[in-house]
Amino acid sequence: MSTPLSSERPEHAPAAHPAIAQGKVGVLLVNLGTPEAPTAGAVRTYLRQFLSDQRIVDLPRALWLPVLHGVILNIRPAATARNYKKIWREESDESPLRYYTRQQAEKLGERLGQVSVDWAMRYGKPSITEKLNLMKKNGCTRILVVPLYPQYSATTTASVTDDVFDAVRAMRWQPAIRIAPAFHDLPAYIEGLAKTTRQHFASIGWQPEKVVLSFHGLPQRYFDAGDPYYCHCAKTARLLRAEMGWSEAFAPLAFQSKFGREKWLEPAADETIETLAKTGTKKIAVIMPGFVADCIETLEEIDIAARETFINAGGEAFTAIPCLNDAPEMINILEDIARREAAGWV
Ligand SMILES: C=CC1=C(C)c2cc3[nH]c(cc4nc(cc5[nH]c(cc1n2)c(C)c5CCC(=O)O)C(CCC(=O)O)=C4C)c(C)c3C=C
Ligand SMILES: [Fe+2]
Ligand SMILES: [Fe+2]
Repeated sequence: MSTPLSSERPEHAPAAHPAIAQGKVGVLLVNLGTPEAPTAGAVRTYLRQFLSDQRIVDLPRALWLPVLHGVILNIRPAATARNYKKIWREESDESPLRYYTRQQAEKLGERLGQVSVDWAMRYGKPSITEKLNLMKKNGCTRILVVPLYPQYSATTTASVTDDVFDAVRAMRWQPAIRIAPAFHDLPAYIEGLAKTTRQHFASIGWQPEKVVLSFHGLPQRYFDAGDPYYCHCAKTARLLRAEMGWSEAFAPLAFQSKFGREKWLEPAADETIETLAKTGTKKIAVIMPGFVADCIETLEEIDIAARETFINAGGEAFTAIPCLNDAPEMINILEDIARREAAGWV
């Protein structure tokens, strides 16, 4: 006879067959990742793993690794660490991305009752492997992984999938795995963005003349090779404009965070923001729908650096709309995704 199919021990099973907890459903939220501390050393460790992922930088290793190890990891960590220091959450000694991801998991867990909800980071800690092993140990035989990227990209969503399957590749008894799809056009997501935007405008007490819709950028080459990310961003932008009654001229699309020398998706957010100020726009808002949690890209690059660019170029009022973070609207989105994608399990 073959090995037992369940944790019940049949007559013929070896006496040492372990009792195995099983039968639970797990949901694992996964975001990009973040350094452990706002120091050059911790940022170097994080960037080494992040920028070594071939999904992120797809250049031949023989070309890329010497640049990464010889130049980037010697220069960038110190500057990036200084930026992390500006946004670090001293209360809990962690980055905002880590804080909000944990809050999202805890609050989703309260909504889902029997389901075990946990969180992991694609780069850094806690890793996907660590959390999948823990969930399995705690009896999860069915696990839904939710990459926290509304717009699909091979650089982000696919990289999470790769890592999940690398982790289960090492398991003799694998849990059943589902990966939730991107949610760039999910009604709950668009409505959540619209609602938090309206609340934000009410709280600041003024209305912008323009709203820049800024998404994280990507090399143009990745789009040319078939990555649907740009199209997902454009659709989110179109649906959000429709929901808010905005025109494209009032709410232009832009891409931030260019990295390296290649051509990236355009227009660049910092150039768009500077041009708006130079052409007489005095009050702008920036919304970053591609990020579901505030992070260095939203809090430093936009709310600090792009604000400075706008004011220095003649702008007068600048506001960055907070990400969905752990607002009830975000938890509604996650609950909607979890209930649909784990249908038949929960
Ligand atoms: C080739 C480089 C990069 C690609 C491609 C890329 C795609 C990409 N990234 C995000 C989301 C985030 N990126 C964040 C930080 C960050 N991204 C890159 C480079 C690429 N990203 C770098 C070098 C960094 C580190 C910061 C810096 O040194 O400038 C973050 C923030 C993490 C945090 O801890 O706050 C997020 C989130 C997406 C969605 C994406 C592709 C669609
Ligand atoms: Fe990035
Ligand atoms: Fe950036």
